[in-house]
Amino acid sequence: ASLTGAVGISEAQAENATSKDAKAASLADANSWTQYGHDQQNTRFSPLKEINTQNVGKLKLAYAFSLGSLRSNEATPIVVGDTLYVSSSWGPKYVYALDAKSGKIKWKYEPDIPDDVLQYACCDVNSRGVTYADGKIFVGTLNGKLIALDASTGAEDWIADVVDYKQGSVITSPPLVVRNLVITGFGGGEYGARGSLQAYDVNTGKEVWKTYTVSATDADGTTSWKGDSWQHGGGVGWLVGSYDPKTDTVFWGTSNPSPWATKVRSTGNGDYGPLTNLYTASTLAIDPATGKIKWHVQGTPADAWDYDGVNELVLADLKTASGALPAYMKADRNGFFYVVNRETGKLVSAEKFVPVNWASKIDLATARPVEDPDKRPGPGHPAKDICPHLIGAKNWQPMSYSPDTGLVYIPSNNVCQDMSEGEVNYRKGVFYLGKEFSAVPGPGGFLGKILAWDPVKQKAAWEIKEELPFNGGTLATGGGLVFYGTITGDFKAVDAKTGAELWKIGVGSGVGAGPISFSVDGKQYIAVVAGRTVSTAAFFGDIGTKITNATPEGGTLFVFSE
Ligand SMILES: O=C(O)c1cc(C(=O)O)c2c(n1)C(=O)C(=O)c1cc(C(=O)O)[nH]c1-2
Ligand SMILES: [Ca+2]
Repeated sequence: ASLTGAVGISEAQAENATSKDAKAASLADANSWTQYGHDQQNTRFSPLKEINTQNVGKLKLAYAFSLGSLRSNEATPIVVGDTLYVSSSWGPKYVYALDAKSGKIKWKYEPDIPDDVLQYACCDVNSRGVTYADGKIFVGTLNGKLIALDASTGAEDWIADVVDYKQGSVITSPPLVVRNLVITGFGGGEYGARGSLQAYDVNTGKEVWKTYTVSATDADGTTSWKGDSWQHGGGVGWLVGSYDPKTDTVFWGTSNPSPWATKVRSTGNGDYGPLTNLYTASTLAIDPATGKIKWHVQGTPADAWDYDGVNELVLADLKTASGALPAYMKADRNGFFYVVNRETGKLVSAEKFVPVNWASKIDLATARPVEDPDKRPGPGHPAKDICPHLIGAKNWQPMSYSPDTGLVYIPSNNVCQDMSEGEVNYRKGVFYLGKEFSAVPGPGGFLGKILAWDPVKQKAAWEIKEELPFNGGTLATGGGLVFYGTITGDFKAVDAKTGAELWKIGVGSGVGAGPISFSVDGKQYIAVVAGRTVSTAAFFGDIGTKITNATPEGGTLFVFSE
C-alpha cells in the first residue's frame, strides 16, 4: 500500500486493481523509473530515501555519458531493472541502453532520420525520451514515426507511420502504453496541422484508432470553428498523456489552435461566442479502448496568445477537508493552476500561480476564463503588457508531486508580452502564426521561479527565484528532496518542505529535462540530462539572448550517487 500510495495510486485504486491494470501497477516499481513521468500518473515522485536531507551534501558523480548530439536535449531517462534507456536530440539521433550503474553501453539504436527535420520542428530537434512496456522500448521520431524496439537487444520490432512530418508535425515526446495500445500525438500547432491522437497495437504496430481533436462539428453537433478553418486548426497532442487505471481513462492536453491569428478561426474580437475552437488548448479525458472523448475542459477558449494547453496532467488523490479528491492537476501555460475531479470532469479550483492579467479568474461553474478585453490581441487591436508571455507560466519542463508534502514543484516563468495580429495564409510545412510579439520581464523583477505549490490551498508554500526563465523539470523524492536543473547550468537539491538549498553542482549546459531517481543493488542514484534549449530562445527576444549566452549547447547524461 505504501508503494502504490507513493506513486499517486490510492489504496482504494490498488484494491480495485483487476488483472488488466496489474501491469500498470508493476510498472510503478519503487526502484525503477519506467515511464517518462516515473509512473503513468506523471507524479515524478520516487519513494526512494537512501539519499535524503541529512546526507545529500555528499552526493558525487557516479558517471557522465555523452549523448553524442548537441542542441536541446530534453530526455527523461527511464530505468527498468539495471538498464537505463535514454534518447538524444536530433531525431532522436540515438537511443541508448546503458548499464544503469556504470554507464557502459549495452546497445545503441540509430533511427533513419532525414536531414530536413529541423525546419519542421517549431521548437528544436528535441526528443523527450522513450517508453517501456512488455519488453519493448517505444520511441516517436521527428520524421513522424513510432518505433518499437526489443528492450534487451535494441533490434527493431516494428515501425508505424504516424504523420507526415513535412506538414510540420514532428513527434517530440514519448508515447503512453495502455494495455495492448501505444498511444501518441504529434506536433504542428505552429504549422496548421489538424490534431489527432492515434493508438497502435503493442505487438504489431497496426493502427487501432485515431481520434481527431478538431473537427467541423463537436460532440454536441454544433460548430466551434469559423468556416473550414478547423482543417488546419492545430489542437495537437505534442506532450505526454497520463492514465488512470481506476476509471480507465487517458488524459491528454492539446496545443494552441492554428493559426495564432484569431480572425481566421474565430470572431477575431473579444466576444468569441460559440467559436471557441474545440478541442484546442484543452484537457481531454479519453476512453483508451475506443479513443472516444469522454469529456473535456478547455483552459483557453479561442486562444489568442499561444497559451497552448498541452502541459502534463498529474494524477493524485489529494487530501482535502471534505475527504480524498481524485484529481488531475495542471499548471497551465495560461497561468492558472487547475485542480479537476478526474472522475467527473468537474473543475474544483483554478488559481493564478504567476502574475496573470489576461483573465481575472476562471469561472468554476462554466470553467471559462473571465477575460480582460484589453489584453486579447485581435485584428486592429494590438494588446500591451499581457501576462504571461506565450512561452507560458510553465512550459513542457515537467512538475512533480510529493504525496509526503502534498506539494507540487513547478518550474514557472514570469515573462510578459505585447502582441498584435496580422494576416496569414496556410502553406504546408511553414509557420502559420499571424502574430507579432515581444518578451519583457514580468512584475516583481524576476524571470523564473521554482514554485512549491499547495494544490488544496491553491497557494505557494515556498519559492526559489532563478536568474532566467525556462528552468528544468523537477523530481520529488521520499528522502524529502526536490532536484532540478537551471537554464544557467546548475543542478540542485533542495529541501522539499522549505526550499532550503542542500547541494549544487555545475553541469556545463542549461537543463530543461526532468531528473529521475532509481536504485540498483540497493544503491540509490539521481540522473539528469543537460543540454540547453537552442531555437526556443528566439521566442524570448533579449531574454533569449541571455539564455543562449549563459551556457554552451550540451548533451550529457549525469548520474550521481553517494
Ligand atoms: O504546438 C505545437 O505543436 C508545439 C510543439 C512543441 C514541441 O513539439 O516541442 C512546442 C510547442 N508547440 C510550443 O508551443 C512550445 O512552447 C515549445 C517549447 C518546446 C521545447 O522543446 O522547448 N517545444 C515546444
Ligand atoms: Ca505550440
